[in-house]
Amino acid sequence: MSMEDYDFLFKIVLIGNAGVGKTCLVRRFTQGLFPPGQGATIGVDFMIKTVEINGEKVKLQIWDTAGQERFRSITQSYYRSANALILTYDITCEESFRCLPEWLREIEQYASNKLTVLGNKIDLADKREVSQQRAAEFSEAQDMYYLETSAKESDNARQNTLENNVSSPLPGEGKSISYLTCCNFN
Ligand SMILES: Nc1nc2c(ncn2[C@@H]2O[C@H](COP(=O)(O)OP(=O)(O)OP(=O)(O)O)[C@@H](O)[C@H]2O)c(=O)[nH]1
Repeated sequence: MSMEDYDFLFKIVLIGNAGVGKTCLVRRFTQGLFPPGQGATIGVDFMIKTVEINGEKVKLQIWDTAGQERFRSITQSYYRSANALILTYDITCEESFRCLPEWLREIEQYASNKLTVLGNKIDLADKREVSQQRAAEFSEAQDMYYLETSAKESDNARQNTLENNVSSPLPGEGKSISYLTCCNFN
């Protein structure tokens, strides 16, 4: 085991319109909870979670960016070094899905990164505005992974290889480290 206590470090960045649930998804994954009264993200936050995959310790640095346009110049600087970018939309909000091509243009220069399209809020099935088929077709055409989830109900939050390997947060993990947030609106 290395001194850093991990074998791999992956940086994952969530992007997408304001209100689609990026902060809630990160909190669900790293802390196992659905935060009440989540305020808008100001700038960028990150949280850490270490998982074990095939006996290797993988440290995930998950960056939660602000969806609001006025923070775009700040959030842009975080795309470059990302190992994976997650384009998030809200299945109950057509507008958030229609903005995905715009988000793709935003990250165009970093296209070598793995891209995943994530439809959130599937617990609100009766309010769905974007069909699974439409989202799947869009993602496939762009050669991106696609999945749907709910930060609230925790569906698909632990998936595939991570399923049996998700450890509970280690001491000091699952704590939000705020950047550029001198005023905390939460
Ligand atoms: N029903 C439901 N509501 C959700 C879910 N995820 C997030 N929300 C709600 O959606 C709202 C926005 O969630 P946030 O996590 O703050 O959204 P965000 O994408 O981080 O927004 P910005 O920080 O402004 O970019 C909050 O009121 C959440 O409670 C979900 O899976 N289901």
